[in-house]
Amino acid sequence: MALSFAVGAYSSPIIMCKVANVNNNSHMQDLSYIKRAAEISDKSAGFTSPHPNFGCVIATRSGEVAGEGYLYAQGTKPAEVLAVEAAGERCRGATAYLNMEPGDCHGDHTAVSALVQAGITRAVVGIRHPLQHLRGNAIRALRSQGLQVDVLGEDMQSKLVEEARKECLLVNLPLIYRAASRVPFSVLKYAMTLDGKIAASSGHAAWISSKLSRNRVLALRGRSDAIIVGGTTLRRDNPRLTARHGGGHMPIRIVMTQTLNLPEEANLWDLSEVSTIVVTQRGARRSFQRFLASKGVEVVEFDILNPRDVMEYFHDRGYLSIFWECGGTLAASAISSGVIHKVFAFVAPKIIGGKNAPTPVGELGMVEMSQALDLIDVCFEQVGPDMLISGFLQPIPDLTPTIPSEDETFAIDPTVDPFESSIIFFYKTWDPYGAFSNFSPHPIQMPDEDGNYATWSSIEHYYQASKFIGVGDPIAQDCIEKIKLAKSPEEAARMGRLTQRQHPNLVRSDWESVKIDVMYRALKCKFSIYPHLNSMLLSTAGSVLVEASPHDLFWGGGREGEGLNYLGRLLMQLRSEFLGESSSASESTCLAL
Ligand SMILES: NC(=O)C1=CN([C@@H]2O[C@H](COP(=O)(O)OP(=O)(O)OC[C@H]3O[C@@H](n4cnc5c(N)ncnc54)[C@H](OP(=O)(O)O)[C@@H]3O)[C@@H](O)[C@H]2O)C=CC1
Ligand SMILES: Nc1c(N[C@@H]2O[C@H](COP(=O)(O)O)[C@@H](O)[C@H]2O)[nH]c(=O)[nH]c1=O
Repeated sequence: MALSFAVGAYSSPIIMCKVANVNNNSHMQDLSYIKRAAEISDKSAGFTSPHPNFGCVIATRSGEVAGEGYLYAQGTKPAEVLAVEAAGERCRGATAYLNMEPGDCHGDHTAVSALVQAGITRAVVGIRHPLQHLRGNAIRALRSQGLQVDVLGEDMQSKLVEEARKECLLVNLPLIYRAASRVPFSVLKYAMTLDGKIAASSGHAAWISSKLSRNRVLALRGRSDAIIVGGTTLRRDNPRLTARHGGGHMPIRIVMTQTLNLPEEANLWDLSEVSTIVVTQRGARRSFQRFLASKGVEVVEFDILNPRDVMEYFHDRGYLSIFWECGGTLAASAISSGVIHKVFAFVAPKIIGGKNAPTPVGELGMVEMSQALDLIDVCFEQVGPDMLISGFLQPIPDLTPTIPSEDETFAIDPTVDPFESSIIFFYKTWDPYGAFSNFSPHPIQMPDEDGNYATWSSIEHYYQASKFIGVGDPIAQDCIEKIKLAKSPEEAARMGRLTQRQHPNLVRSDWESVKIDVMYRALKCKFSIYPHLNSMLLSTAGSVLVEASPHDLFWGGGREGEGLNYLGRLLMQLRSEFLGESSSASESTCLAL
């Protein structure tokens, strides 16, 4: 489950606030130094394995730069420590500018301690840490040590602030997309002729783009963890897929092949500079798998080879960013699976023609122009004779934990600060907060239409049966009884959903308008009659609660934060009511939801 994303993070109206009382010069200085921190944070890109980019600029009270530092590689000295060392005594009373909230890689808050001990009195932070477990920790720690901490977009807002914030987002895009989508940040790159071909009809493609463009590609490769091609590109081009010549970081090479029908002689089997991983269909050409293993090439089998499963696999292996240099067949499959975030298209002023010449993206199943995917934040750049067009296929995720939205959060539960809160996910009953699930084995007692109380084995039993309560049909009555006797919440859910689908006429006509209230009352009962559940709920005060169901987009948060999370909302509302933080108005809010 990912966090919630507000689409069009940059299109919302900019509110001017809190800057009015700040001297304009110092405000402009803040923005210029935060941009500098973002700029230097990117300095190691292409030289070390990709990692979060951290930069720190320390400026004295009079506005002079006293020291700078950037993280060279993971496991090396934090940017803040380097900047403090460079600034020395001039840190006293100075301001530290950080493009991103520090993480805590060493487990001892090295970056925070360095700033505090050096005597820094103020920090300006570009963006909070995108990773949920680190988010907000360093900012809280700095504030608790008495530093003033201003976060762009939270404590400082203006159009210029938003521009500076975007620069901070851009230098850490891979980490941000990865945190939000649970797959590595993926860039699809191709070179095509002016008539839209990535090779001649014969398959020959060397070269479409100019030397200058291809050098740019080498640098782009160096910013990635891995480069992917499909089986046909390997068979046709026999590529090397190495990055910048003469040093620098080398990305791993990945070949995606269903058939494993690949040649024994291939540049990618030469592992002298960097290794290659072949991902394939389970059971494909076992003898060739043995051959690859003898060469040192790793083979990973998938039950069903598709770009999403492959990307989730590489996410779990820790990959941050992937560069796709495949042909149109695999590119179409990757775009359809929703794993491509950004596109780099080099367009060469050449025409090759050819009815069957390959094109950059194969079949997407679209039939009307209205279905075309629009790129976001498009950039045009001339590279030698070619034009480089780049843009995003998915908006930059807004990692503010706003489930529900930032504005709604306070209304639902005043204990939750949308910027400071952590998110507690629950789903399966064996999860740490599994008792919040409607499938948890906690019977409830609910009144029927005549006010007589009946016991239901779980909230799920009661909720599913409620769909058919009050309907005059005896089959509906029978269905209620069967759901009530269901041996497990799963069975109750299955029966309720199936009957609703097959016999929609048996569902009470006002179900859509009452279902939230039905759930609210059931939850209120559950969390009132079990003291330990009540304590567990209250112990989460200040956190956003999200039901991590990847399928249920109404009660759950969805796979990528696209769900409405009504179960989480109701639990937060109840928590707030139990804590006495909201008046009886909350109950009417619930009824009105
Ligand atoms: N100008 C440019 O930028 C580029 C040009 N090219 C050119 O493109 C041509 C090759 O294009 P194309 O055939 O599209 O090559 P691809 O790189 O897209 O390879 C397609 C192959 O990828 C493998 N594959 C594995 N999983 C999947 C999946 N889920 N969906 C789709 N394919 C999968 C299959 O390999 P298998 O058959 O082994 O099972 C499939 O046949 C060549 O002429 C090459 O020169 C290629 C890359 C860039
Ligand atoms: N033809 C073509 C590209 N093709 C891509 O480059 C790969 C070859 O990489 P290498 O062996 O490392 O030089 C090839 O397999 C394909 O993925 N790229 C471009 O920038 N411009 C071009 O005109």
